[in-house]
Amino acid sequence: ATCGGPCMDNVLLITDSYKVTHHMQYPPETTTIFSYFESRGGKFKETVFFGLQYLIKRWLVGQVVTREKIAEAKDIYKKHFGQDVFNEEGWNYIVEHHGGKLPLLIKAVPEGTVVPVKNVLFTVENTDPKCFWLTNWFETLLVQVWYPMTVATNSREQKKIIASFLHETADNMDGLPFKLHDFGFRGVSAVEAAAIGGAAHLVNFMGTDTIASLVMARKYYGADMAGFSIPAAEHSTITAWGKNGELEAFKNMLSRFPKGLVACVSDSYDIWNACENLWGKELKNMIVKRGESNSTLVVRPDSGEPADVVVKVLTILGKAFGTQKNSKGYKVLPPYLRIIQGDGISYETLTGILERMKKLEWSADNIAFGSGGALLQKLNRDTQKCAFKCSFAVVNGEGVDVFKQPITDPGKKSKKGRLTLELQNGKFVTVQEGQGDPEKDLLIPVFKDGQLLKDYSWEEVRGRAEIPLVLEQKKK
Ligand SMILES: O=C1OCCC/C1=C\Nc1ccccc1
Repeated sequence: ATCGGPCMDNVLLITDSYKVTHHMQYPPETTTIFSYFESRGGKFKETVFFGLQYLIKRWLVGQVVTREKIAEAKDIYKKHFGQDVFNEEGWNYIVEHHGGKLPLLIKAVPEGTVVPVKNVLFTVENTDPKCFWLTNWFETLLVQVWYPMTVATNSREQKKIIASFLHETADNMDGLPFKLHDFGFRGVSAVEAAAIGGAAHLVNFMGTDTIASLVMARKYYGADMAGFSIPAAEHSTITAWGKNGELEAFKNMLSRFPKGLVACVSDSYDIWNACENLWGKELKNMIVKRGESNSTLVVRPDSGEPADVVVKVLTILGKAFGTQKNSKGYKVLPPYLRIIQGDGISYETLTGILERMKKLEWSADNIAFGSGGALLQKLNRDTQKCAFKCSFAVVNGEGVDVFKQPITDPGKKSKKGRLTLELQNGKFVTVQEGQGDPEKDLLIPVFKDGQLLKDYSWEEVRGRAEIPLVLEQKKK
């Protein structure tokens, strides 16, 4: 396994138990199962499609079916079900007739594309009529794309918020890529989740402490270095100097990291004292001097009600170091001094903090944010209602449009027939029932019969996900 976790490199085991029995349940003479993935709606009205390329490269590409894997699966399922339900013959067929490569075709909207909800995002179909049962085997794995997609979407919505406040209160938006830093490595459920979710955040930003995301972006999206960080303190490196050693600890930070940015958590005991007397008096000259080498101290509060603490810290530091008014008329600390708020940050809390700063005439330029659990973990498949459904089948040589339409939940109604995603008057439209024009289909074949057909680069993925406000500024 490449990203940690139990070494389960057998796709014959990467599915739900009930699916092992589904080859016995389709109509006899079924030769095609065509299924699609969509966000049915949810928290945000548009989603960033991201992460399928990782799943394809990690699990589907190449000769992924072998006799050994069949034997392993056969043994497990015999014990798991206490009976013979495993499709040994069907998997042997794939080894014998396809050299262990999966006879599937996956078409998807390009990675990074932002699509309004309720549109088809990718489709899966079998390319060998004997393997109709294979399409939905992979629902389990492929629906996991909900995670990188939802992290990227939530992260991008926060980018919109921060960009709008920079637009209103800062000279420019140059600092935007580093305004939301990933603090989430410890707050996710596994190293692989950190890699996937951390990469999803880096589709929108460039600041991260989630090192696993760098490896993922490099290995699966060709990103040489997808994210950056800076020397920063944690409470232990301050408090180990003792209750009366905070000044020494701070001085050590400034002298050990004399150039560039250095961040220092300052709430170990009394952040008001730290800002007013330690940073603002005792170490003031050292901090000002760093400015001569274009170096910046980043003061980090880490407790208290975020908006209150941020404004009070800015006010104390402003008094000690002075402020300038920028072109928008908002106050900015000297360039050698900034703050970062990494506690209590989420899509829900960002606006309140930035609104309070704006009301008190502080530019958004003064602050960066860190977010952990809210960024990488406080979401689930229902956040964007991600689902995978069969919409078309061929049975006895007859094509049939397949759908569900529960009287108990109209919202769960699924789309019918072969689907295409097309642009009509500049808007995404999902054309159903095979009425689409293949020439206009925005769904691109990305995987077929064991081969990856599209390898999207990191920069093009980030480019597609860019927010309108930034694109507008670039045009000026
Ligand atoms: O507090 C934290 O929780 C856990 C993740 C890292 C972290 C802080 N890192 C940091 C990086 C750059 C500037 C400032 C802080």
